[in-house]
Amino acid sequence: MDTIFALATARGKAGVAVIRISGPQAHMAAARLGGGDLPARGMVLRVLRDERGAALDEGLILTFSAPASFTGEDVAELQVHGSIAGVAGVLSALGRVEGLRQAEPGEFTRRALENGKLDLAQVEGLADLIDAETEAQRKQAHALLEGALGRLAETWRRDLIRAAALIEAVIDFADEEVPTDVTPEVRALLDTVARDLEAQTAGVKMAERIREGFEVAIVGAPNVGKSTLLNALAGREAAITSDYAGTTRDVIEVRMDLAGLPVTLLDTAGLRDTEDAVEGMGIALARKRAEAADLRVFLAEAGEELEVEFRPGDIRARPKADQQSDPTGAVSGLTGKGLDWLTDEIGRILSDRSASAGLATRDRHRAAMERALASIRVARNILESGPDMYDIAADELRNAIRALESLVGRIDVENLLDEIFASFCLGK
Ligand SMILES: Nc1nc2c(c(=O)[nH]1)N(C=O)[C@@H](CNc1ccc(C(=O)N[C@@H](CCC(=O)O)C(=O)O)cc1)CN2
Ligand SMILES: Nc1nc2c(ncn2[C@@H]2O[C@H](COP(=O)(O)OP(=O)(O)OP(=O)(O)O)[C@@H](O)[C@H]2O)c(=O)[nH]1
Ligand SMILES: [Mg+2]
Repeated sequence: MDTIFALATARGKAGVAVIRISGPQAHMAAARLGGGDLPARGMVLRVLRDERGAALDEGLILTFSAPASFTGEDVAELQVHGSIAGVAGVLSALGRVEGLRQAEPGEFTRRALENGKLDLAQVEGLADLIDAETEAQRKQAHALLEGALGRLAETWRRDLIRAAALIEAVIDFADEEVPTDVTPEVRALLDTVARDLEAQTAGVKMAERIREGFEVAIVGAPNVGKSTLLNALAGREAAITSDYAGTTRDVIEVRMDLAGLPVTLLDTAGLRDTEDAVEGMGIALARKRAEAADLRVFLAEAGEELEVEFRPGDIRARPKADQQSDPTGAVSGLTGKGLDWLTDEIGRILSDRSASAGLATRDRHRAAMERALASIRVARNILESGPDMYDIAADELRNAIRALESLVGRIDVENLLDEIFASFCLGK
């Protein structure tokens, strides 16, 4: 097994930088730079030197011994000053130690997976945690990293193994008097697992929204103040505004943290009939993006009709609150009036919806759970038609068990790994 190393912290100037080394030669390499023996597990402060004895930096050396480390291998960490030249010097000295090579992106985590330190769902949770920008994303990623989905899959798997064993016992006793009727217990086991799987499958869509972000589109007639509102919510001049009706043509996207939820706010072209071909293209795009968004904010008067459908859960805010004789339900990007109400309202609606998010967060999870569910349903039907086809029911349950094993990466995932780890940072 190669010994790998990489900078684990972000590149560039920083207070401290962490260089991670993992593999059989990790302690030897760290001891080589750190000038002498290291504890099997612990931390020491050392001057780090290159092979000619020239000082590179002073740093802390952490050692972990296999299997009690993040990767499950021997690990050493060099915690050095976060200097661009200092880090480059240490990395190049490590590169000259025989048996060491630079790690590929995600390679430390891949080793943790291979050594059984993390299951595949936890690896996905770790990737999500590193990508998390908002509180909701952090919580969701943490639940996955902490192993919640794997534990759930394990309880389903145990129940299905028991159900399959009960059915197989009936098959084995086919010619004899069957001691007890197992169908009530099998039925109960399958129904419980199926119910859980249905709930988790239904929650994937919302969990995906949390992971990827919600789209909220601002729509309305030209000149009502959509772009001004977007800028006010974003806290910067993301879009051009002017008193010329038809200023915005492209869709302007601003990513923000709204009440802990990841939201991409879309500013769109004002909706009206127009002779102007370019404005018309902008309006067509506005309608398309608004229809596809998770939520629409109609900057429009009560009862005002627009060429985009107002759906249940959408928000209506009346424009230019400062110019309204009755400012009820009105907002103003110019004066800031009503902005707290609007952001609270968006946050409330999206939080309500995200409450249905489950532990499963990806299409891959949904596909595996749906495969398991389909097999369980077939087995469940066979159960009602008598023992003649119990061997098929048992086969279906084994398929369901395999689908759950692929969920956590016990089987069938070799071809997925390259894709999953390609999105990892170097040093993770
Ligand atoms: N400096 C440093 N900080 C870090 C990490 C790291 O690798 N290095 N982590 C990396 O992502 C995270 C912490 N995750 C870790 C997970 C497991 C082990 C570990 O050594 N596990 C052993 C021993 C457990 C124990 O002593 O209780 C084990 O699981 O057997 C270390 C870090 C975040 N902070
Ligand atoms: N009094 C007042 N004027 C506003 C308010 N919001 C925007 N305006 C002004 O109204 C004009 C149009 O604002 P925009 O934000 O460009 O309007 P828009 O809805 O994006 O317009 P289009 O991009 O053309 O569809 C500008 O002159 C703004 O300064 C407001 O709340 N009160
Ligand atoms: Mg505009």
